Amino acid sequence: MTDKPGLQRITTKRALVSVYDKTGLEELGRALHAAGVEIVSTGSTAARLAAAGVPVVGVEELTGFPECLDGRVKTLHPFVHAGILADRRLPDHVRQLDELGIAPFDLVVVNLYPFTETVASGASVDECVEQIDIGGPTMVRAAAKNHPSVAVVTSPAQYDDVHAALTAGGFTLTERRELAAAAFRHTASYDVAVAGWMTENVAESSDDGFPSWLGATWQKQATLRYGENAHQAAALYADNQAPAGITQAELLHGKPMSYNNYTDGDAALRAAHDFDEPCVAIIKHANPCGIAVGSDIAEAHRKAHACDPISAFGGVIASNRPVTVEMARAVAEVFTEVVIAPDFEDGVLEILGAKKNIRLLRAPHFSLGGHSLQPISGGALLQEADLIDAPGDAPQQWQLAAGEAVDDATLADLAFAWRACRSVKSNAILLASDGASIGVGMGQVNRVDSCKLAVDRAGDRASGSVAASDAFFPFSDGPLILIEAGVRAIVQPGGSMRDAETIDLCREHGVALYFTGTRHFFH
Ligand SMILES: NC(=O)c1ncn([C@@H]2O[C@H](COP(=O)(O)O)[C@@H](O)[C@H]2O)c1NC=O
Repeated sequence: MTDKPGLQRITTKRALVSVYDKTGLEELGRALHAAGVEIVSTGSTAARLAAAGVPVVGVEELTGFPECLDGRVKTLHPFVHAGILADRRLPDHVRQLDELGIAPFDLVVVNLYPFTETVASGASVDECVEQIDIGGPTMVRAAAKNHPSVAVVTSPAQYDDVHAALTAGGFTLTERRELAAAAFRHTASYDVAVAGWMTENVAESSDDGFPSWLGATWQKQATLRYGENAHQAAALYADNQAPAGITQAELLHGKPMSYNNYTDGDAALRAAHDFDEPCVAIIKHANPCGIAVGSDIAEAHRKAHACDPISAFGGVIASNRPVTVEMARAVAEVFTEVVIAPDFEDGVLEILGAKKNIRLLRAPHFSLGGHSLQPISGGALLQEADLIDAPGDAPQQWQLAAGEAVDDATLADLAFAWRACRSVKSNAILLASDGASIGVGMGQVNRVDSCKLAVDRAGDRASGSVAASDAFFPFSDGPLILIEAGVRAIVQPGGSMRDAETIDLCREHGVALYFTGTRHFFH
């Protein structure tokens, strides 16, 4: 016995075991039995233990009450819950247990019905409801509350800890506190999943299609070296319910990802995966300094890099196809912070892995869509993700507002520019040629400056190129800059009070002007 309270152990004499996931159950049962622990267990958990030769007391024997209502009531009984909840530091609780003839539990091992997995399988509402575990969380929460007297385990991943504790003579108080906190996190996440699903799928939906309540739980993944700047501490968290993205990507080579690597990497993934054809996006400070499609990923990278080789230095690259040896050789020529791809072909890791300072990230799962949540002070904004299939996005739906209809190749370039433009922070102007950006003007507080930037970056290449603007031109001054630089076709939403001025300007210069009717601001 130690004087330090945190190190005080409770010898495990009696355990309650009720698990849906039976991984590692037999080994656990044998170890508990070998340590002289009495095991009380439910239905099929007890059957599995008994079949493995582990003596168990069925919970019905303990309660004198049969499991009923298709398993909805198994452990919901005072003989179970008084045994879990008695605080044995209190003589009165100990006395009451004695009087009631109830033996206390030292260990509760429970894992819950697979509610999230059942929902993901597309099961019916009734089937999902049936997988909402009631008795399990009740035991888990009771044991977690009573951690001064009980240890609680909610996952087979923790069984190694049980084995170690049995050897050591029981869990210490410090360990029981950690287990209790983990158990409450587990039931909280479970309830958030149930409440979110209920709100959206079972309860009456709200008129506007947005849930009346939003819940999320976040699991810490890593402490980052620092945040956006060196004086800011930072950490990475995964949203327990969101589909996999950059947070779950696997670092195959290089130093741990930095905060800015994550934000730029996310922007790069979104930009590259916006295209069906092989696409590479090179991102700096959340904006593309090059984005291109190609017949293969090496060509897409070559074209994306050529857009702005100066800015591409130290960039974050995402490709929507596995990186090939040909692309890797080109990437190796330039200082690059991160390359993110669904995979890396044979030989690529040898080429890029030779570079100490590059990070290689495998992100096999990424999909655009769903909703985006933007934290703001005191709350958050929830909106549908901006997808290109908004009305008016397809070139066939565009309205030719000035000039002659363009040929197919030019229309394809306009369609590329229109799609690529929405990965650029507003006000966004993107000049394109041959499926590649050649000049990008981003993040300016007026559209003229974005035009100047795009044209300036494109240089001579602006001549004969096409341009996209993420929102309408309020004046014809921006288009004039583009036209004077040699842009021969422009796509923009239209809808300004002064559209006529831009239309007249384009007519005068023989420039094709298309209106999409749809805007793609991105902030
Ligand atoms: N209703 C109850 O009293 C109850 N008690 C335990 N359970 C769950 O039943 C499962 C184990 O049952 P079995 O041993 O029959 O496979 C566990 O996931 C446990 O969380 C219950 N089930 C659901 O609520």
